[in-house]
Amino acid sequence: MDSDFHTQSRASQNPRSHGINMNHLDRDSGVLNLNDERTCIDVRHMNLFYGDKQALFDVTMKIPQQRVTAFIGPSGCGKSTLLRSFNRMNDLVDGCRIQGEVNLDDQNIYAKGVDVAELRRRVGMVFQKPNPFPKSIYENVAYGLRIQGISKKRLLDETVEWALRSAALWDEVKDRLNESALGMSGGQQQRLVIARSIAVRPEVLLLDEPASALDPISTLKIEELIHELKSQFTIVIVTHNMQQAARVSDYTAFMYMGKLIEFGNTDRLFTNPLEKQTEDYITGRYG
Ligand SMILES: Nc1ncnc2c1ncn2[C@@H]1O[C@H](COP(=O)(O)OP(=O)(O)OP(=O)(O)O)[C@@H](O)[C@H]1O
Repeated sequence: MDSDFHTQSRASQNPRSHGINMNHLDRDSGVLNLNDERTCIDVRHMNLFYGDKQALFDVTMKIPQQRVTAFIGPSGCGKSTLLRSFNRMNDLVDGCRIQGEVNLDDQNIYAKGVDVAELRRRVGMVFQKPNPFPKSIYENVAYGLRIQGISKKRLLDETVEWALRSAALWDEVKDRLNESALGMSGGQQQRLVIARSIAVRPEVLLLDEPASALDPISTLKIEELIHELKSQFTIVIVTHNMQQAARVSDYTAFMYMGKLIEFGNTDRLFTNPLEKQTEDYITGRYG
């Protein structure tokens, strides 16, 4: 287990931690400031509608590069909708309409002519329930590379190994790469799905409740993995679990009824929320 989990809880030192254990995996995160960050995704005045129903209201935010950003808020507040708008997954929903801009490296991903398949390579996504393909462990990870037309065995082998190592899975599976991924445990399957996502070297990884279907040990492994991966990728995670947001994220966005209420340094948001609605949520008054 990571030794950071054994350090004395900042919750016990800080009377304003609202019962949230502020034992962050990265102790430097407390000094981070959004204004000093390079922007990866720049969301400008985004409204999103499912048919007549508006699900997001005038969301403006800058997701920082190579950091972990968590979206928290009560059920139905729009966390997944906002996350899915970052790689146009909502395009798959009939009647979904978007106003405003989502810029990835200064290019509006909703502009005409954007190659959505390429966008989804650049912005990978992992869902709540692990969804490995009914193929071997190796072929799961190689899948996106083969779609890109890569067939050189050496390059495939190297990339599969790199992705599995990056997903902290290599040692567990290196002797059974040709076995079915469906025989793995749930936690291993979720790390495999993460390996599959990073094999195509995206810039951003979107994680929608990635650990909520997993046991506590597997959850811990995913959280440690998120911490490792942020040196290479920008990570955005939706979580129902405030302790998890406090542990893994550098920045937290609190949403309520389709609006972004507050966005800032995770330690600051949990210890000293600026908005009453944020405070009510993190102190368990609703949600
Ligand atoms: N495909 C859809 N069609 C119509 N309405 C939808 C669709 N998906 C989500 N919504 C609605 O949009 C709003 C935001 O939903 P969303 O799933 O983004 O919230 P959430 O904060 O992620 O919720 P949860 O924590 O329960 O997953 C909700 O009112 C939901 O009912």
